[in-house]
Amino acid sequence: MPSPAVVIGVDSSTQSTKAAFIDAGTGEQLAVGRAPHVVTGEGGARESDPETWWRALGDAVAAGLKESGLPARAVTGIAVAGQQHGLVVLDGAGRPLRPALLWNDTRSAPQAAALTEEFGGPSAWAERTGSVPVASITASKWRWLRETDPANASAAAAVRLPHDFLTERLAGVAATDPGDASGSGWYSTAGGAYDPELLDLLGLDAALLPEVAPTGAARIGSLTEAAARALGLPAGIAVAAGTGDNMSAAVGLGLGGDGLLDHPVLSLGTSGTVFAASRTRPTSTALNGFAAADGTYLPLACTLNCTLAVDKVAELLGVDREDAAPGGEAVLLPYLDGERTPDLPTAAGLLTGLRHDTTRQQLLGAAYEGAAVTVLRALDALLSACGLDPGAPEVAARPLRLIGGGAQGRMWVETVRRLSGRPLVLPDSGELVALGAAALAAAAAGGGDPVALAAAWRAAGTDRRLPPVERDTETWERVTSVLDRASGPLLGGT
Ligand SMILES: Nc1ncnc2c1ncn2[C@@H]1O[C@H](COP(=O)(O)OP(=O)(O)O)[C@@H](O)[C@H]1O
Ligand SMILES: O=C(CO)[C@@H](O)[C@H](O)COP(=O)(O)O
Repeated sequence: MPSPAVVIGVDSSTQSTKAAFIDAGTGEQLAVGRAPHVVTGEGGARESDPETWWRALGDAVAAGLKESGLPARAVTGIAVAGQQHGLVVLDGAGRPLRPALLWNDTRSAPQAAALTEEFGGPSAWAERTGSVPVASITASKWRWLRETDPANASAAAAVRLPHDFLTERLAGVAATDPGDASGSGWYSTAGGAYDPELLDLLGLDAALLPEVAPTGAARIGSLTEAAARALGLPAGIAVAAGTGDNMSAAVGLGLGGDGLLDHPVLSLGTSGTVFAASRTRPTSTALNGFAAADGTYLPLACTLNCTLAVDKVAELLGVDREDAAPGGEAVLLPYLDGERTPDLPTAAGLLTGLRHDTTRQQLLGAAYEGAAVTVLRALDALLSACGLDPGAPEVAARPLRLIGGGAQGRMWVETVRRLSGRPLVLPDSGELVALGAAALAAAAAGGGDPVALAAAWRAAGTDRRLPPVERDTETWERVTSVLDRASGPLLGGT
């Protein structure tokens, strides 16, 4: 039997690379290769060497090829979806000048505040770019680099986001897409292009940046001979522009601008993200109004402390991550990395309500509750900013799609179900970011609309649907009351 035409969707996220091998005709996941990343840094620093992402991509592709048993010649296209916002600076030969600053590096918080002020305040930024600078936004990181490491900032021959860096390694072409570009802070969602006024403010030469391809589906080039040798794939196969990981998850779900407000998404990874979609350009200061990969928009809110923070608490307590109980009186805000939503970049974790009879299982449960309430509050704020009343019965009853590594965990699912009171949908495709990237690759290789393609791939699937349980408002109120009272000086706010 001839081999199916196969595409590879790559998810280069904070903790690892996943390479999904997908049958381009049916959407069947044939194999997933994985390889870990290394994140370093103390205090607010979070860095990774971009060369390790490139090596992890090679390792993940090799592992996927082996698992699938397919001949490499079956592969017809590849696309990369990457963790958003990271700042990669390269020399003239495309080599990293220094480790990349990651999205969850909070050292650039003072630069974010200064930039917000200098450009006329939060509304001016949201109107132009869709987002108000916080430490995560790449523009804040570039300002930090210029102030803190001026030698490498002035030596930069190219400035990239993580997914553009990898795409360029594949195709030898400097290209990005509007989705990931919209998280940089120097791309105007109003104008659909890099913003000269913002580039001026940042002292960033547009010549250092990649071209913005029309959408993430565009074929921006072909796999070079060098990349083909490094990955063991055929030279000349299609390389798509790719996109940011959250935009790619939206594609993987087969949801474009019309579908997502009815079915908001909660991603449980290192970051907790909530996103919906909109055909209207978001300009609220309360969220990130990113561009989506299909020409629509992706209103999104993101927390810094989700699965990794809860795993750290489990490790400190010496219990398995699934061995948790509801927190009882204990409230634990696991803001181990500072926090982005709410904007508390210098916050640390906070524990209250400890008693003699508090168990380790309750403490771990309290960490799940603290992380879950934080991201579910961000969901309410996002729905409000999109013109919906999150408390209205019709809106509160909308199902929430749970994705990301944490969605594999029983405790995460139970905690989100109990604290949201919403019906949950657990998509049957585990690796939605990689699946979205595979749809972008398939469209680049064979034409068609990636969102429609992914929707067709997923049509035969059987998503798990969980009916709502009564909302645990007592815990919600206990956690939010601690958060509201502590958000001032105790958590580093004003
Ligand atoms: N079976 C599981 N149960 C609970 N959590 C899980 C499980 N598998 C993975 N995870 C969580 O998923 C996280 C990784 O998710 P992922 O979405 O890949 O993260 P990222 O995109 O930030 O790299 C880990 O921090 C881990 O806590
Ligand atoms: O900063 C954001 C979104 O704005 C994060 O969602 C990053 O895109 C990293 O995602 P994960 O690696 O945690 O999935």
